[in-house]
Amino acid sequence: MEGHPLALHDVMFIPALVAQASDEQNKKWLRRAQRREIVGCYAQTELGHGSNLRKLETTATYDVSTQEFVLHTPQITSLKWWPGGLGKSSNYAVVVANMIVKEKHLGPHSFLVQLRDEITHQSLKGITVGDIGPKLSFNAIDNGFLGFDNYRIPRTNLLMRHSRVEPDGTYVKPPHAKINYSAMVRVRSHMATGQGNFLAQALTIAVRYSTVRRQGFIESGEQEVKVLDYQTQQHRLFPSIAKAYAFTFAGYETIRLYEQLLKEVDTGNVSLMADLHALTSGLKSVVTHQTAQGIEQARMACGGHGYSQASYISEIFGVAVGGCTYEGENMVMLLQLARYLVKSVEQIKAGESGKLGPLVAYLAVKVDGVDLEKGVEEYMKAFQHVSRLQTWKASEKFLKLLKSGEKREVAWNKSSVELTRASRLHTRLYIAETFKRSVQEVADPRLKEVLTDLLHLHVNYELLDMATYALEDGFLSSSQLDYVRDQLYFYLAKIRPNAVSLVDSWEFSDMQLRSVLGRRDGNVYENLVAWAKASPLNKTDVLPSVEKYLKPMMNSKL
Ligand SMILES: CCCCCCCCCCC/C=C/C(=O)SCCNC(=O)CCNC(=O)[C@H](O)C(C)(C)COP(=O)(O)OP(=O)(O)OC[C@H]1O[C@@H](n2cnc3c(N)ncnc32)[C@H](O)[C@@H]1OP(=O)(O)O
Ligand SMILES: Cc1cc2nc3c(=O)[nH]c(=O)nc-3n(C[C@H](O)[C@H](O)[C@H](O)COP(=O)(O)OP(=O)(O)OC[C@H]3O[C@@H](n4cnc5c(N)ncnc54)[C@H](O)[C@@H]3O)c2cc1C
Repeated sequence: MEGHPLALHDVMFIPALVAQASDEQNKKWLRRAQRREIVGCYAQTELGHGSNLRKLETTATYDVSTQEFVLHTPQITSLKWWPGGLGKSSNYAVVVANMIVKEKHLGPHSFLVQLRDEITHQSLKGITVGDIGPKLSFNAIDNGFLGFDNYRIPRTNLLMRHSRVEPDGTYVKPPHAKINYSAMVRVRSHMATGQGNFLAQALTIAVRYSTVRRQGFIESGEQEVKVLDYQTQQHRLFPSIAKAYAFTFAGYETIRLYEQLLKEVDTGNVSLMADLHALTSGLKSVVTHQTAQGIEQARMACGGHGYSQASYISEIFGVAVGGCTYEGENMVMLLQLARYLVKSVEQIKAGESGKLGPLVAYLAVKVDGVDLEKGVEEYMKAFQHVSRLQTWKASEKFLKLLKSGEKREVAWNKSSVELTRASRLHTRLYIAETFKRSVQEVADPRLKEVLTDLLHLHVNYELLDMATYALEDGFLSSSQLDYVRDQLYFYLAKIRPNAVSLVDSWEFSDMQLRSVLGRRDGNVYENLVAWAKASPLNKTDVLPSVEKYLKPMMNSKL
């Protein structure tokens, strides 16, 4: 859970080579990387810049006389800072640097760079490398720093699948300006399933424990109840169970799209890039935020024992919440999706709705009202309505500011909170729709029934959560919201008998969960006592600190 020093080798180094190195380059590097003869990482973020890639300070200047690139970090803020596996484990890195050829700044490009000797593992001359120190979590990973002092690499170490520098310094442009960002888009497209998995682990622990823990009464005189029977406990946990499934389904779709994109890009077709970038930017942001919230609620749902490391939920939280920051800070990525939404509104205003992609076509279609009692399709229309409403409002705000003479960037900044709200609503619509489509495709009727219950729970929970938007323009009435509330409580109760099976179906082993509270056999109390007894503080009855500090204090007459 706390990560693996070689994780980034598989998650970003190899994928960056696959997507960005030419076939010829990969003949040399890829097999060696796959066999782990060389170990690599993805070194992009710097001490001074992570979000704004265009301002990366590490330079790669082409020296035509030697046909080499000279890598340099001109000042302290140019040091690479954060890359996982960089500090101690990797001997190579894909380094993202601003490329300068014939004094022309050509923007961020990726280079394969050797950092350490392949035999001794010592850092090479011209390289300064090390670990950045302890973090909130992920402490088994050596996130590192890296500096270059006019460090030379061959021209052919520029990853040249999509763009090239010829020996004489001629630059051949890529088919899309952002094609070098593909390693990030890949991880973002995998994050919904990854985060769904973190959420599922925390929920498995909390739901199992909630059937062991008995406390208080619903009706007096009986045995104390399992805390999972409280409606508040169900409300805390079950919507997140639905989300863990929903995120996984959405993630499967974005992974498929990324794989399709890779194939299309290889044939020179880059038309999917903008759509996938917008989609994964929003999805990554919404899913990481909601996952962190869901895990934290799972911890609190375990009461005092949730706060103990024996629950293991705090560790899961620490790892999962990193996703709000890495692969693009969430606000920054929501604003990337917002650019796409605003452009779509502009297209509609220009009478070009026909050109809209399938995920934003709804922005052009007005719906007057819904009959929620007819079922899930009507909820989808309601989600479309609130997303459309907010997207238009935020876009109009921005466009009005522009028209009033504000500079584009200033108008954008003044509209940005509203724009991020639009991005979230659009993404939540996408998650609900993929959830609905995935459940429709399930063949096994019994499985379909229980997943349909979760889907109903999800859409009612979500609609209630965005009720302000739906009430704002009178799209939903308060009696419709009462119906949504009733449905929500109905599905909480309906899901209760299946709750344990739903989390067990994820099939996490006790070894994976490492949680005393979430044990499959339910023997929580005996094992909590054994766990506590094993604490290092309990190795001796009397600690040395008694002689050293306590006794002098207690014997003091002052
Ligand atoms: C596989 C298993 C996964 C499990 C994971 C577990 C392990 C986790 C380990 C953690 C690893 C972490 C690694 C990292 O964090 S690596 C570093 C990540 N860094 C970032 O994500 C940086 C974020 N910033 C950016 O991506 C860019 O700077 C940003 C996109 C925000 C802006 O880029 P830029 O300034 O160049 O672009 P503009 O804003 O000016 O936009 C110009 C247009 O380009 C479009 N655009 C931008 N990016 C893309 C893209 N990738 N694809 C397509 N199009 C793109 C943008 O939308 C603009 O278009 P319009 O002008 O039409 O609006
Ligand atoms: C666990 C972990 C692993 C990582 N692994 C890697 C790795 O392997 N390789 C790698 O290269 N990097 C890695 N990173 C770095 C990571 O990608 C960056 O930290 C991340 O992209 C955020 O960038 P930043 O740190 O510059 O944040 P900043 O941009 O400094 O964010 C600070 C605040 O400014 C706001 N902000 C910034 N720009 C804007 C804007 N344009 N509009 C509105 N608000 C804005 C943000 O929303 C945020 O609130 C890792 C980070 C973590 C935490």
